[in-house]
Amino acid sequence: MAMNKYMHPRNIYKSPPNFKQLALDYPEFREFLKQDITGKVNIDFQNVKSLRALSCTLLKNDFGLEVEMPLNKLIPTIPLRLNYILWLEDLMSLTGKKEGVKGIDIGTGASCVYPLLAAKKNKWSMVATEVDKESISYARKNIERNNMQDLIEVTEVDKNTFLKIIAENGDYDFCMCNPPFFASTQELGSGMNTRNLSRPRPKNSFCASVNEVVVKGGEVDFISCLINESKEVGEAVKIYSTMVGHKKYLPQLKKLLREVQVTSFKETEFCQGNTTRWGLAWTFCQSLDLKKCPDPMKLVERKLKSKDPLCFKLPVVEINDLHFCSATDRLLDIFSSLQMSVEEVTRKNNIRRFFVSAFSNNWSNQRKKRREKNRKMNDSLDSVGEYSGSPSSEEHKLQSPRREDDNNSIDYDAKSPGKRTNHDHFEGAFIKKLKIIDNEPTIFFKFVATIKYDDYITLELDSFDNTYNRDYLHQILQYIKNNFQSSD
Ligand SMILES: C[S@@+](CC[C@H](N)C(=O)[O-])C[C@H]1O[C@@H](n2cnc3c(N)ncnc32)[C@H](O)[C@@H]1O
Repeated sequence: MAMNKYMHPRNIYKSPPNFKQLALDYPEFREFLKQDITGKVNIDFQNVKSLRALSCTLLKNDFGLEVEMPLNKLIPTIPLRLNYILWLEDLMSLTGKKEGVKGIDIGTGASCVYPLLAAKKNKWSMVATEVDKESISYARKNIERNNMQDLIEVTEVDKNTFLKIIAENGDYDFCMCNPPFFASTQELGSGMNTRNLSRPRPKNSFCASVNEVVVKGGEVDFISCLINESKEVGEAVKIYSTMVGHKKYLPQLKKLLREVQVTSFKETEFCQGNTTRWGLAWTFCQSLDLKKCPDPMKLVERKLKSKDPLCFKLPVVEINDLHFCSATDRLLDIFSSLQMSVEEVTRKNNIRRFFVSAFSNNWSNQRKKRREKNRKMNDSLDSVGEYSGSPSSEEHKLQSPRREDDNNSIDYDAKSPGKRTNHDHFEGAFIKKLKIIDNEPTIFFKFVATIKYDDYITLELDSFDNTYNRDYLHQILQYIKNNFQSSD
């Protein structure tokens, strides 16, 4: 989940779900897990059934919700859906209303995921609209399955209606919408089957029916109609909101908001995995200033500042494509020599990003480790010598570590004795013990390595999520600095 650090600060999925534990607790989920050669347990993101199993299991485990999702309809990604609900919570805090909150979900889908989350998490009562009969039937069953008929009601609407018919008879605190994003199947296809081969393949399988994601005029027309209707509905809904799938449409949507004279509006970003969506909210209430809503992204960015990535300008002869490629290869060799596993997550002309997993601390104290190994080797040779005579000095020389290696090794004893902690040793030893018991590698430390090429060729090392260990990042970077120019 590349962008997890940019998730809403209250999103429980900032730390990736523990698939192993979920497999133990939910046998129906277990069958969708697979283990790679490093022992890492994951699900097949290309398989729709696996994605459905993951979404259903997270809803059950984290929210106590039982949800049935047909395979021919959209399978909601729960961390992304939760980001939207959390943002609505932030927006609602501006109204000061804590109880009896009423919302509308436009286009609820078969899962009815937003109303179920909103009702379960916050006891908000929700009216869910939908045009698709099959989805309506599933949505109603999902509400019954969770005994939420008191809080959620599904209403069938005409496809040319957005919220007028619902909202003009009531008084609502908010409305939300995840609109169909695409104007045509071709547009949908171009997003899925990119012709740019340098882009990584989408990690997730695509699972939705065309009607759910394609609409005449695409999301921009859909949201424009919603904005125009909201003008007519006015203050009957306090805060209007929608998700926006493509950033390029934000300027024209914001222009329309100004034209219909909203009193204030606010935008945000929803990040999950490699996916970013945008949120747009507006109001006609004079008493509300949506600009005052705390921006989750700003909060996250502020927190991250003290933890900016570590940067290193790579010593290359020239700044060009060829040296960018060979620098990347050299870096991958170094990771491989440290027995780290590498997963490429971004590949563009001038940027490549990798998730790197280390299974033990192989990067620090190289010199000390070699000295110890050497001492052990000498001890054993000495003892062999008691029976068969000492090895010749020539043999000794051959078995001694090569001196030039030392130039490439990092010596924390000499350079920064205070940096290495007992904790490091203990953690390493503990992991090793676990590895023996489980007989499978356990990730000791995971980080993100980004190699960029603009005026310079630069390496950035960053923590993966909140398992932040700045010391390890510094040590790994130092190891890379020491070894980058060596081709051993
Ligand atoms: C992208 S899906 C979102 C489904 C669900 N809310 C989710 O986030 O997983 C859009 C949904 O809007 C529905 N829809 C399309 N036009 C609509 C309209 N005018 N009113 C209500 N729902 C509509 C589609 O049938 C589809 O289920």
